[in-house]
Amino acid sequence: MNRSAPAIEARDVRVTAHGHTILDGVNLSLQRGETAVLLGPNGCGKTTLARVLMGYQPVRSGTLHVLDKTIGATNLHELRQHVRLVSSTTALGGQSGTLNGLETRMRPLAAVLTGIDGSLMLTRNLPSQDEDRAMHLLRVVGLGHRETSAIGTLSTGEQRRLLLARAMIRPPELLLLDEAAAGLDVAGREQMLLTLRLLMAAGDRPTVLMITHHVEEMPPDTDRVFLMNSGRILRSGTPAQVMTPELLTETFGCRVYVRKASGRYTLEVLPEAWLDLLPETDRIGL
Ligand SMILES: Nc1ncnc2c1ncn2[C@@H]1O[C@H](COP(=O)(O)OP(=O)(O)OP(=O)(O)O)[C@@H](O)[C@H]1O
Repeated sequence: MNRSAPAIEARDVRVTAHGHTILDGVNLSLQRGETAVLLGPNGCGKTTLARVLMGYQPVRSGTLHVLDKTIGATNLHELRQHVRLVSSTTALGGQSGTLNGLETRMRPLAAVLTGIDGSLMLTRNLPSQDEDRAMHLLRVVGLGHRETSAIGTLSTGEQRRLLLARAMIRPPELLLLDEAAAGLDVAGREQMLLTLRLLMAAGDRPTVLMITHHVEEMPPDTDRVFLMNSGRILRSGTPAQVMTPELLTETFGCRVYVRKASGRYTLEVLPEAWLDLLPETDRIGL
């Protein structure tokens, strides 16, 4: 693999499903080693982009390179050894009773070990060093004490941290986090972000693309932000370049102020934005 090539290079990527255009000419370039955030409103195509990057959904036109391999013309099984996706979708692929496809009766240690082959079940005996590393990671993500619990009994926050440990058992070159903090309360979100930082600090740091619609989830060390809207990348740049009220108002289609404190961003919705969202005939009394 050419390590100087970008981790992701998308040129005019179009994706359609059932006659609908979902990605409408996505252009995106993410350099290796960067931590990037893809921000955009519900339904703008973020999850579709993550699925396309994993090769789960086909590209209709344009070119997409992931770790210097061309999606649509590469061995996906081989590529997925180097790319991991952690998703907030409990049952990926629609199976009930699964956690990102993992059987919910599985124990945490086994679940983390499946990350070695990126499989859904443990299909071979693994050396004791792998078990030691899996145990270590479980402790790092705060689950050392839940060794004997079925993963389906873990709380949402614990499950998300378990999936992070699974993704990092063989540190990938590219880590995709799709709404990884969705459904978590404020402490759960912070614990998840802290866990991510701890895992990153441990060396073998992957390129990270964090997908979210909450600016509060942006880590303070974010190198690049991609603003997405209606199936396209509206703007990309450093947080200082793109985290402006004008660009975020355009991205989310709602008038906002941007605040920054301790390296973290929050959005404040202006009261007039509520009126903007209502048809004039429904504004009586407001
Ligand atoms: N298989 C499909 N067939 C038709 N439309 C689809 C299909 N998959 C996704 N869409 C539509 O494409 C759009 C983008 O969906 P996607 O899930 O990628 O958005 P998103 O930005 O991840 O949204 P959210 O933040 O709500 O998860 C949505 O309008 C969705 O309804």
